[in-house]
Amino acid sequence: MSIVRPYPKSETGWRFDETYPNATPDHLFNSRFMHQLYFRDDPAYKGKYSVPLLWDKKTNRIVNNESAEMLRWLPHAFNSILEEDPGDVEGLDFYPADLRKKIDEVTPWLTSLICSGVYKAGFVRNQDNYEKNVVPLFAALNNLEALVYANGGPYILGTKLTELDLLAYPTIVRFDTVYAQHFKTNLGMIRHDYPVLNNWLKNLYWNVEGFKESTDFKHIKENYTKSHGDINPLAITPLGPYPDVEEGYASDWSKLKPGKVAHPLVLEAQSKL
Ligand SMILES: N[C@@H](CCC(=O)N[C@@H](CS)C(=O)NCC(=O)O)C(=O)O
Repeated sequence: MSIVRPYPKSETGWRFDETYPNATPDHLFNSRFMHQLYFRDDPAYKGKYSVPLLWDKKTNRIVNNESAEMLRWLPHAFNSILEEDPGDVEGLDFYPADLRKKIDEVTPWLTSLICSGVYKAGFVRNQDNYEKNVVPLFAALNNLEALVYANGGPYILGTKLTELDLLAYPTIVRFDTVYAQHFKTNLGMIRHDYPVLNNWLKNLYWNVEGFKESTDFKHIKENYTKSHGDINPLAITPLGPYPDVEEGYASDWSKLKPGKVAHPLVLEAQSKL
């Protein structure tokens, strides 16, 4: 895996620079910029130079650059060449048959109101659009808090880690450290207003292999605060809040009380979701 550095981006986009902590060179072609990989695949490429990008070393082509598709497809992509019965590959079924209906119900509002919702509120150019977008974000967070509580944890749908946890994690783990100040999504914070989501987050980050290891707060914070000149012209990265993710996971979920942001506009929006 090759890891870009989080800033600067400008119009040339992501770059490789192994002098930046925990960034790497492009291990395949030693490209300086991510866009070189897009043009290597298709010299007439006109789209975004986004990450993640999955590259096929045999055909020398891009396989996919859409994270939601990779999430659905990669866990089973190599079943045909596995020696074990694919049904026995433990822990890699994030879209299990018994939860598909529920996952399909939650995914649209989770992605549009929460995962994209922070960007919709954060990249606006005026007060009205900010308010139009920040309110439904918190209405949906109130609903997510209630959903995790109703299912009893430790994951969104209960005892199985599913696509929903993997979709929600990058947004929730960045919420307090970046979005609440940088995108002004500060009607509430996960750690102060959503005890159930905070406990869900603590569990993933501290107890579930792969989450903490793939989360780098220096990359996360500097990507936003040092590459959006119009939002943060001096590029000063706030030190807080501290710690990035709180410790002290409560394994007894029955002792938790769900929280919410009770701003009247949020409650009104929540009643219409
Ligand atoms: N649909 C894509 C969107 C990916 C995307 O927009 N990635 C952002 C980073 S999270 C990006 O690379 N943006 C281009 C940039 O910031 O230069 C996916 O979810 O995989």
